[in-house]
Amino acid sequence: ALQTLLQPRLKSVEGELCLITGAGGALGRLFALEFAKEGARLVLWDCDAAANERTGRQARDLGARVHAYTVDVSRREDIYAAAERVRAEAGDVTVLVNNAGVVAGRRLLDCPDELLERTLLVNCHALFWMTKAFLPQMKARNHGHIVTIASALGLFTTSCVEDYCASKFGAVGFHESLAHELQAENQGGVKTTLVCPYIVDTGMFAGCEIRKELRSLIPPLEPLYTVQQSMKAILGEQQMVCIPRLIYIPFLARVLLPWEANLATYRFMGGDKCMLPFIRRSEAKVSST
Ligand SMILES: NC(=O)C1=CN([C@@H]2O[C@H](COP(=O)(O)OP(=O)(O)OC[C@H]3O[C@@H](n4cnc5c(N)ncnc54)[C@H](OP(=O)(O)O)[C@@H]3O)[C@@H](O)[C@H]2O)C=CC1
Ligand SMILES: CC1=C(/C=C/C(C)=C/C=C/C(C)=C/C=O)C(C)(C)CCC1
Repeated sequence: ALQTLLQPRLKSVEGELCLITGAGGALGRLFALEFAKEGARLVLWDCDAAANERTGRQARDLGARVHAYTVDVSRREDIYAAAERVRAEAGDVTVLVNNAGVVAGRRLLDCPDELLERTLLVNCHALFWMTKAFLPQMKARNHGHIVTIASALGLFTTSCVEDYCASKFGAVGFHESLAHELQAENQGGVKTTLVCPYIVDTGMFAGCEIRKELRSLIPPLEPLYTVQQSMKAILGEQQMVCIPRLIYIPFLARVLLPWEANLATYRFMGGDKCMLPFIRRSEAKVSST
């Protein structure tokens, strides 16, 4: 009985039109399948047509109605053009999951400028254009939900991922300002949820690791677990979620403790150089192609 009291009520998304960006990727695919199981109609966007179609087929197998579009969300005009098609072919989007994301994976000083810019375009600027394209219809009905898949690295930082941290701090700032705006305008029917996961075992950050002895304390997250925890937060209409909850500690420490104290903790936990093996791996990939 206590369990049911403590468990927040989860809303139904049956019949809602749910758009997921980066739906061909690891988390995007799992989001699509979870929303399919909940009875939502899906609009899937990805720049990788084949991966997106694969997600579409799996979701259809679960009985979902699916509209798949090949869209590069780093291009504003492509977003607006695809949004027009979605409105004409599928109707008004009521749940928007901004999930597409990239990272340069190179040292700042060795990284081509375009690669750094792309991270900001996909992880941050796209949020403006997606919201401008789909929020008006949500506001008109005072009904909808905008989900931002940010990152723990939108709440605190580490070395060698300047592009990514800048973009995810941007995403967090964007999301919070939008949430305030909807509240200030009494648009309480349009919900917002910010998702901030720690490393997820999807390959995106392959090689990233903290001090060996501590890895079992905070292991990389399973993709399915990450999406299930996110779904609980979304359907529970929670404003924000850190996955795992332990991530609230470095988030709070960042603002509560002096820089030197955080630096000492980073060094002790191997948080200072956790990206180096990841960078080395992705640079090796670049030089072998
Ligand atoms: N993995 C992790 O450790 C963590 C990930 N996150 C965030 O979760 C989200 C999903 O990541 P994850 O599933 O791991 O990564 P994936 O790389 O598996 O998925 C990302 C998807 O987005 C697509 N995508 C990239 N750029 C564009 C673009 N310009 N237009 C359209 N689609 C695009 C990718 O396509 P393509 O493959 O062709 O590039 C890919 O299908 C991201 O926002 C990421 O930042 C947050 C915390 C931790
Ligand atoms: C910095 C730091 C840590 C490591 C964080 C890491 C490794 C985060 C990786 C996040 C990723 C890959 C996010 C992707 O979006 C600890 C040890 C938790 C605590 C001390 C500070």
